[in-house]
Amino acid sequence: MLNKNLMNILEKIIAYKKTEVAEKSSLVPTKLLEKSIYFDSQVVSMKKYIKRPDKTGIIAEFKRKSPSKGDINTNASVETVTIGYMQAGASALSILTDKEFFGGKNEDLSLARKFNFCPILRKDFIVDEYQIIEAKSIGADCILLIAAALEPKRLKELAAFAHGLGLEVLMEVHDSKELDKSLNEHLDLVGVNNRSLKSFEVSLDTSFGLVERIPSEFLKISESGISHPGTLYELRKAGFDGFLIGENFMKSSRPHQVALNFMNAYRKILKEVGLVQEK
Ligand SMILES: O=P(O)(O)OC[C@@H](O)[C@@H](O)c1c[nH]c2ccccc12
Repeated sequence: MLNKNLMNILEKIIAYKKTEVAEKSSLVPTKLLEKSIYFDSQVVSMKKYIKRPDKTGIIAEFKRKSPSKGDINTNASVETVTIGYMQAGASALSILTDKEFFGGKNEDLSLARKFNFCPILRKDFIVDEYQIIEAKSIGADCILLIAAALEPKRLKELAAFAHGLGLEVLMEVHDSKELDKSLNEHLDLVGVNNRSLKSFEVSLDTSFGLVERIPSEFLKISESGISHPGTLYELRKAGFDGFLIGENFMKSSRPHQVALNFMNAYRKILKEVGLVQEK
């Protein structure tokens, strides 16, 4: 029984999202969302920031809880943590906006937007154009599309829609089948999730095994389960441009401090091997 529940978590989330979107869109029409001050503002490019030589390539995530880990940090301040992440040398922020399963909210992203000039990824389960308009209206620069949750044709439509609003798109895959069938020209970054959203199992081998299959026009991001600076160096050597890290920082009562120590240790490794990171 337990196993069956775990197997179905992604399906559960997606089913929930569909009802959530139906409810929200009847309460707050897109016309209203389009009135947001963020609707006309310029997107900060995640693609550019990931490649900046004065940054670490880390997309630092603000995550209060998750279905796989339960409560991670329910008291953290968006303002303190996100400013600290960026000062430590992160290239971008990822903000969970799903409330039901991850304890996030749209206001978390808007608050991060208010205090930081950097690319912000809206981390949620997108199944509808409404959520993309909403992402833009709360101040996001980039959206996540999960290959395991969308038919390739639908994923491509949503990616094209996001591009139409000027947003960048990170597509997440977990295996070569998902990757091969879902690649399309409306993606900017391809993320390999080391954690299966179906079984919660985490293995960095997922990243090492898939990196060479990702075409060179997309930036390559390794996601989840990263807890050592040395791993970043290995992933970078293998061809990854960016690294999405959440729990390893958020599980501390001072996530920004852990992030700073982590990034300093990473810069030290780069220096030792002659790859100097500008500060
Ligand atoms: O906390 P971690 O293991 O460092 O992982 C961060 C991020 O990759 C993870 O939160 C994530 C990756 N893909 C997702 C999709 C939805 C929700 C969350 C995620």
